[in-house]
Order: sequence, then structure tokens, then C-alpha cells
Amino acid sequence: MRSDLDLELVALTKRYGQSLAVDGIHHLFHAGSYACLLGPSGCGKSSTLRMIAGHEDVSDGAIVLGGHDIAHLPPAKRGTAMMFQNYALFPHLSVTDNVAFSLKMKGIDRDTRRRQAGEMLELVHMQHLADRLPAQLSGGQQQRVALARALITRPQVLLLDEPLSALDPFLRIRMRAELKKLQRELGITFIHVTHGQDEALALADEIVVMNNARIEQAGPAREVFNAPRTEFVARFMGGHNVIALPQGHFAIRADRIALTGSDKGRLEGRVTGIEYQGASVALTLLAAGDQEITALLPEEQYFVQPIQPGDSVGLSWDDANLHALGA
Ligand SMILES: Nc1ncnc2c1ncn2[C@@H]1O[C@H](COP(=O)(O)OP(=O)(O)OP(=O)(O)O)[C@@H](O)[C@H]1O
Repeated sequence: MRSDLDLELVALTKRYGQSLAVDGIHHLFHAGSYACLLGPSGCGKSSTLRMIAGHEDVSDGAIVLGGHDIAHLPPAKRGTAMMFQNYALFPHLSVTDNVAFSLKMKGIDRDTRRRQAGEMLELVHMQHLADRLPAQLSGGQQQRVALARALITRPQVLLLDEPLSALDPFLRIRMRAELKKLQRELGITFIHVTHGQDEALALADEIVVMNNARIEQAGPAREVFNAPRTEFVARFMGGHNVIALPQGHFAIRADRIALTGSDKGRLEGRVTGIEYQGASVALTLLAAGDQEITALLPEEQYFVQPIQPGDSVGLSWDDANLHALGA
């Protein structure tokens, strides 16, 4: 169902001189959803986000929010707000003044600014550090301030450019849970750029996979992971094999491949590597046609009858787990 607060990209294009960074993409971000723009470095995801924010000129196409093309409005007039990768806090301003900054620019009086900044800081659990300077905060705390600063403008769409990349792995996982919770509480649209598959799977209602300036596949996280439509998506999302069969190329999840006797499988493979991963064991195999295949076995199953490098085994699967790949 479409809503007035959906954000729609229509043939959105970005050229830097001769080079095409975003190639006429179309997409509808549903209001109130958490979307992740996912893709390798240089695929055009930050350019897309910056065009939505108004920090980059649109070369062609439209960005429709609330029924209007916002593509040529100044950033503050779009109904969007952006949280930057490096947080971009003003070093000489206190936490409260950083958060209240955009209200000051709008000429809102001091008491109202401080009250609203206080509410935002409460939302991100930072009210107790309201008087500190950015340099006196940890990376995670700076990120919360940056979030509060973006949210104080009451955007319909919050844009986040690699918001977790500066954090250590432990904090990253904690903050990602908080981002998700915040998005649910606020009920606004979040569009989050990342090159991390795990991050996208953990956060997104919808994943938009970009490659070479285009959208390669978009859909619910589970669908994009389970049913990749192209070889690029299968390989980029990870956890899949791409196998060539007489009928064509297919993706199949590594944990959907079973081992049988060497003469009983659909393919025969020679074990080239074994990696213990805790809950599972990853076997790397070489099958006919030099195809490298990974089979992920539950660890208790592997240890009943451990297999050694050099052994030949049969590989089998249920055809329902094969996903035909386009070009
Ligand atoms: N200001 C610029 N001038 C010229 N080319 C640019 C500029 N910004 C980006 N590009 C080019 O546009 C393409 C897309 O860049 P973009 O930053 O959107 O990709 P990305 O997917 O966000 O990459 P990353 O994950 O590395 O940030 C790249 O080839 C990049 O080199």
C-alpha cells in the first residue's frame, strides 16, 4: 500500500563529469520502514544518499516525498535529515548546543531550543552528558549526539551514511540494536548505507543491493538473502554457492548442501579445506569443472564421522533450495 510519506526515486541519476555514479535508479522506500542500501565500495550508494539529503546535486530524475519532487530543494526544506559517518559535531559547542544548532539557525528562542534538545538527548540516553564538549565523549556517545542532532528537525526520513563504521565491533552490535529500536519507536523511515551484509541483515526491513551504479535487487532482507536473483547478489550476500548445472547457474545456501557417499551425490567433490566455526564446520570442496563449493555442516554432525582433506564425498540437495540466477 502506498502512503503520502513514501519516498520515491524516479530515474535518479548522478554524473561526476563523464563518470556515471548512479544510473537512473527507481525505488520506492515505504514510509516507516528501515531500509539498507548495501553494496561494495564505489557502487553509488553514498551518492544516492547524498542526493536524497540534498548534499549532492541531482544530475537527472526526481526524488518524491509527500507528493512533491524535493530533488532541488535545500536540505533543510526536504523533510529529511542526515547523520554523517564522522558525526561532524562542532568541537567548540556543548552537546546541547550541537543538538540545538539547527533550531538556532531557524531563529527559535533559547528556552524552546534547550527544551527540545533535552528531549532528543533523553531519546538517545545522553541527557546526563548534555554539558560536555564532543572531545569529552566516546565514539558511541558522539554518535548518539549526532543522531539527536539529526532527529531534532523531526524529519520524515533519516539518512544514515555508514553510521556504525567508526565503532569497535562490540559497540557496533550494541548500537545497531539501538538504531533499530529507535526507528521502531519513532516510526519514521530510516535509509542506512552500509557495505556490511551482516549489518543490513540485522537491521533492514528491506535491503537494496547496489552494484555498478544500479540497483541489482531489492526486497525484504530474508528474500534477498534466501533467493538472490543474480550471481553478484548471491556472492555479495555470502553464505551461498553459485553452481553451474546443465540447466544453468544456480545459487544454493552453503547450509543446504548435504554430504553423501562419493557415488551417491548430485556432484562429487574433493575436500580441500575444513574450518571449525563453533556452531558449524565449513568444508571447502572442489567439484567437477573446478567449481569451489562450501558446505556448512552442523558441528555435531561433522564430528560423528569427521572427513579429512583429500577425501572424496558426494554432494546432494533438495532442488527446492536452488535459485536460478540471471546474468
Ligand atoms: N565528488 C566526486 N567526484 C568525482 N567522482 C566521485 C565523487 N564522489 C564519488 N565519485 C565516484 O562515484 C562513484 C560512486 O561513489 P559513491 O561514493 O557513491 O560510492 P559508494 O558505494 O558509497 O562507495 P563507498 O562505500 O566507498 O563510500 C565512485 O566511482 C566514485 O569514485
